[in-house]
Amino acid sequence: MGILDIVPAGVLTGENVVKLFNYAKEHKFAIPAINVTSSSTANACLEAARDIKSPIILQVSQGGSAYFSGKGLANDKQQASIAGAKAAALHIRTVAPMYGVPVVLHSDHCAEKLLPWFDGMLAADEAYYKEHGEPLFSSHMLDLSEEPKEQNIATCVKYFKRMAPMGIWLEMEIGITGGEEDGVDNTSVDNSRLYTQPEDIWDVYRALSAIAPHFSIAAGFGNVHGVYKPGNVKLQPTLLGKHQAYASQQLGGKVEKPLYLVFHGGSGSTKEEIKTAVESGVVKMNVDTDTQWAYLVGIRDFVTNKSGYLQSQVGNPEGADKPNKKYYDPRVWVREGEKTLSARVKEACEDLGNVGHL
Ligand SMILES: O=C(CO)COP(=O)(O)O
Ligand SMILES: O=C[C@H](O)COP(=O)(O)O
Ligand SMILES: [Zn+2]
Ligand SMILES: [Zn+2]
Repeated sequence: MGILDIVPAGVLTGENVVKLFNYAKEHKFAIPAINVTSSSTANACLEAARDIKSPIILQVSQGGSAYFSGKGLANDKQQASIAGAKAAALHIRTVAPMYGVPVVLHSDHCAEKLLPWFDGMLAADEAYYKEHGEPLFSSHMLDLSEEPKEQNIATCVKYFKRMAPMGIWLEMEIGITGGEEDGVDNTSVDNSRLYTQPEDIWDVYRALSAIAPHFSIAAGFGNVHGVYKPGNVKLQPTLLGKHQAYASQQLGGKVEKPLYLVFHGGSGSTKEEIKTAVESGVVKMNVDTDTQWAYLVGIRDFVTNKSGYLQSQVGNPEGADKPNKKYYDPRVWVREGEKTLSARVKEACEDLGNVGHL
């Protein structure tokens, strides 16, 4: 039985998201979540997923959402980020069914100071729910990991109570992802805070499972946003297995891996680290930096290789009167970035065992 036997193609919500993640858990694979910033990057990810018959997660960060609506817009009240998140969602909802793959539509990290962005997206979910009987987004992430644990959990509980009736999945973070996110610089954070303790995970599980079962936890296991010199990042994905074992034991041992775990900072990880994380019950791995790089590479190579055709509108190595329109049309050079991005998304799917499951 393939995934399309249990959920439809297009954006999934409610029980269908649960079914997808349960399928991934059962079949021991994880789904990459790629940060998208435009229709071009979103389409390239959908194309990759279609080509290798895989479900995919597309996510927008607060900054990515603002970019989606346009960097020229004011964003002092998160208005551009709210509008951009809606625009991304509506674009993806419109085209995803045509690619024939199930899609989880997600919003990435939201720190305390960005809650007005979250509120705006939730209002959009509620409006969409009224009209269509399902929320606009499949899931949202809250990231109060900078705050004291009690405040982190209490804020998640408050929002999850509002999300649960619409069947919206919640991803929360406990323990810190190093590096940088949403303009928050965690590069010099104390190392111990990068490794979440099983007891903390259990506190989250207890509080959220009392509301609904559809939530996931981004736990710190040394993971870091961005790509750095080899050796700088010490990932310990086996810690994730310990979290599963601890939660399982607390629940009386009936379920082997009760947690849905999320791997942030997927870029720059080794194939082995990714494999261990998946074996430990990770169902989602975020990739941004490596796909940003991949998008550039295709464009960079095109501009380098076709340099002689890109110096003026008319005139190239084939003749002084030859027009260059077919080289500088953005559909030509941006497309080259889409191809290399798409290839990197396929690689992430392969690393996670997410190939041919439809
Ligand atoms: O975790 C991420 C987005 O939330 C992505 O991290 P990387 O940029 O390190 O892949
Ligand atoms: O959190 C990390 C993601 O890579 C999003 O990054 P961003 O805030 O630069 O869009
Ligand atoms: Zn964080
Ligand atoms: Zn992240």
